[in-house]
Amino acid sequence: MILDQIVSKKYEELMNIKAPKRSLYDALSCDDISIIAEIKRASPSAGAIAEDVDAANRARQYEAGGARAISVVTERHFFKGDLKMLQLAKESSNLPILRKDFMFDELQIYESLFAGADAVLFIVSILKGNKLCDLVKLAQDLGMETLVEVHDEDELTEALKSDAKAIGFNNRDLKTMTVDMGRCESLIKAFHLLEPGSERKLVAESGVRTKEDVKRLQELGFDGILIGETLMRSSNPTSLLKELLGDTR
Ligand SMILES: O=P(O)(O)OC[C@@H](O)[C@@H](O)c1c[nH]c2ccccc12
Repeated sequence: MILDQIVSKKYEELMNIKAPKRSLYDALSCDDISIIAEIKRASPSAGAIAEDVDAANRARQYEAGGARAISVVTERHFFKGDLKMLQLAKESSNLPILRKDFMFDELQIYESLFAGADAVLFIVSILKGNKLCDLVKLAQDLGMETLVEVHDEDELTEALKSDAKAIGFNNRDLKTMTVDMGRCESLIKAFHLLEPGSERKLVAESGVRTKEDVKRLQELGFDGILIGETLMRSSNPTSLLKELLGDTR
């Protein structure tokens, strides 16, 4: 498609001017566990969390605390987010930026690229059939990386049909909104059976509160952990991140 060619050319131009590519995959390839720190104003499960958050400052605080990537929830309706937050986080930090939204259309991928996203999230439960594979491919052709989120083994099987370099296991049940850390445990076992010796990186998502949680997920073999609410409720996320990472480095 000609539009893809124009946009990826534009991307190359942009990348030549800007600093080297920020890679989520590299951020997840360290020897110890990496935290992807999330900026979000609100959520369906918690309601308002920090509606007046200064995304630029948060991004700097997360980087200072040792986060290796930043996730920005840009979804408007349930999470009160916008793309401006993503742009601010990108400008004020050196970390790779993951865009989190309900992504189901090609246009959203182009929009993410132009807003400065280094990676985009896809949620298997809202993407039917070949759509997931097509969107993952488009994002990767345009130079972005992808994280594909699953909640159960059926969704995991779907995710593995795509070329995504990272898979996220969400501990939150989207119907009841409750969090069960046991989900990550059983899904990581299933993953190793389905794809032994895989090169993909694995991320545990949602409900992480304590350094014991971090340690446990590291022991289970996760490359990264995505932490939102716990960090957003803190007035000093830099020291909280250092504390959460304390026993792992
Ligand atoms: O705030 P928590 O419990 O740390 O969770 C973070 C993250 O996993 C969660 O925000 C999330 C997971 N998948 C999503 C998809 C869209 C928006 C948000 C999300």
